[in-house]
Amino acid sequence: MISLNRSIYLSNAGISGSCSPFSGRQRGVVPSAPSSLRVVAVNSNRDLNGSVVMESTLKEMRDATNVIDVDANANDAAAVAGGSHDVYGEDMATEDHFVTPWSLSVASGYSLLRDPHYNKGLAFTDKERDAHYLKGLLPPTVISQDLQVKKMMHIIRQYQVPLQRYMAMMDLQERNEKLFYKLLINHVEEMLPIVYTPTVGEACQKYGSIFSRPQGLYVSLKEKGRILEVLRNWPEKNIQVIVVTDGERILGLGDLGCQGMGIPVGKLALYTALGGVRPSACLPVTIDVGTNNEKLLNDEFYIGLRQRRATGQEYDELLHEFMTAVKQNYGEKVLIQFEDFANHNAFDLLAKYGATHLVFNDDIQGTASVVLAGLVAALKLVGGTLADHTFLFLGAGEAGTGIAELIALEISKQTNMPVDDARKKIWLVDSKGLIVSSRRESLQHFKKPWAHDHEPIKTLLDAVNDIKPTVLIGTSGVGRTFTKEVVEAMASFNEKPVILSLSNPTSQSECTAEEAYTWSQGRAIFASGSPFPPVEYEGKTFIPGQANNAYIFPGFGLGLIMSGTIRVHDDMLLAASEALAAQVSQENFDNGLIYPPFRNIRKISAHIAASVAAKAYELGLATRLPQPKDLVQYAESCMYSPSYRSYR
Ligand SMILES: O=C([O-])CC(=O)C(=O)O
Ligand SMILES: [Mg+2]
Repeated sequence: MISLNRSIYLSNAGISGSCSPFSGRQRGVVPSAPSSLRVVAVNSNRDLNGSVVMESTLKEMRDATNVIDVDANANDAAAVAGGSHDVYGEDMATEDHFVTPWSLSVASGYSLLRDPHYNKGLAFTDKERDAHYLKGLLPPTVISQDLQVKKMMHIIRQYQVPLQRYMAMMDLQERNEKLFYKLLINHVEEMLPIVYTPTVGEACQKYGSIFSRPQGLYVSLKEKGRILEVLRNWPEKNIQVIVVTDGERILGLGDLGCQGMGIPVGKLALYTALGGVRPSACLPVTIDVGTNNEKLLNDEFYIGLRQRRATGQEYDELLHEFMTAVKQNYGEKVLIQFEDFANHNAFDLLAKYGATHLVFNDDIQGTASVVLAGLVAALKLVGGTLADHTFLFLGAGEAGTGIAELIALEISKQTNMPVDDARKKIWLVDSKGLIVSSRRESLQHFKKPWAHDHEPIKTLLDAVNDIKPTVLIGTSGVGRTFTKEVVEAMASFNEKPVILSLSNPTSQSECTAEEAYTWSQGRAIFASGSPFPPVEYEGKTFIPGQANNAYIFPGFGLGLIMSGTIRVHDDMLLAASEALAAQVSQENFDNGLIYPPFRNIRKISAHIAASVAAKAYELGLATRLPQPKDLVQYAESCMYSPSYRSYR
């Protein structure tokens, strides 16, 4: 064994030098002065002796200036401590809450090449190859990260099938994390439809067959009573955002059970690429309580529990254990984003944990915020105030009622009108027709506020012709429901009908961009949840906008994290909407757009984060004090950079 002179070594692995029993990585710290070299390594595995060790280790780490991450083998740590390697590490973020000693780091030799967090592939310089035992492990050429991006884009573009591109991207994420993010950030408009909607939907449907290396954390009914232990198996300790699904309503594709994991993984990739939250602070979780999807239950490659969904008390207890364990393990400032739960659980979970945890439902609140932003921007094109408009929704689930409520709140705020009166400008149609007061008794609780006095109406077309909305919003999860007659009716009494087809993925969109523009003779202000290519109509090119919560949640989450906010408040959603709407330029408006292009998303996210944080400070919900003077600049300074660091 290599002796650990003047070293402290905290772990249950012992420092015997024999093969480490760890499956997780170990992290270490080396203070700058070589004369007082010390290594503090922490085993992230379950045999770590709980929070006491963590706390003392964290303190040791805070005292240190250089941080390393020692891969799997205790000998590496010893070698580094003995000074035989150069010590290198990522820059520590200056702000305390972004100091994540557990994830700052190095490994060496072969294990460095196999560690996606630190691998640079052919971009390792000759000096680095010398210093870190990489000689001979790579071919002689050294190339830049930019050339790597170019090469990877060349490879990806050769795949014609989107799912193959998705798999190539996931493979890259597992091989070289910084290159993955560099590529995603630099080519965001091209790659978003691959790592996100629509391709991620297909990936979830086929997850069992394409599954190679597991991503994210699976919490199944089998783990009931031991969820804290499961959380502690995750190699990263300083988690700031969790995206969790139970897979019951994946996009508009329905119950995909455990295979819904693609969604938390994809959403968190966007947290990093679009919002700058560091990857090591992100935890994707899928709660597996079974599935009612017969096809999956009979699929030999299905990866989840082969049973029908647990409901009622069994479900509630598992979720409660999870929520409690998360708070216990990561503290109260970890953001828990609920994603793609079915309506009947989504509203209840948000209500139940809204007062005790930092929770956010992307489908209810994120979608609401992005749509409100689009509507505020659309007013520049269609005129009037929000209160002057009439809104009709097809679909009265999470997205529909969430958006409707936020519009009502904004109208009420702008006009001082009671929210109840503002709600009267908004109408919802569900599978049984227009939601009206005579249906109140049989309505689910989240639909009741929308049961206005009116004769029953059965179809969307009749509702459109009767209500004469200026804005038509599709949140039904059912494709091609905005028929030619519906769009033509909208265009018959609106000079510029606002039509939003929000259901995802593309196959579930209420109408296509082409249909919206042609059936309205080029007059529609159109946006959709999943992307559509530009449309040529009568010699003019129309560029459809993408009203997807991806504009909001990355910046929204960053704003909460960077301000140490402990609860989400509706006013923060309104602040996020206003910030996004303010990013739409005159040039965008001139092109009929109500959203700014995704290529500027990091700047947009910084503005959203700043507005959300400012609101949190105003409401007394932010704990990071003092408040930074320039919140936009501060948000930008907090963002993860995908550029390689030099390993000294
Ligand atoms: O994932 C997306 O593209 C938007 C979303 O939250 C959903 O459709 O559930
Ligand atoms: Mg969703």
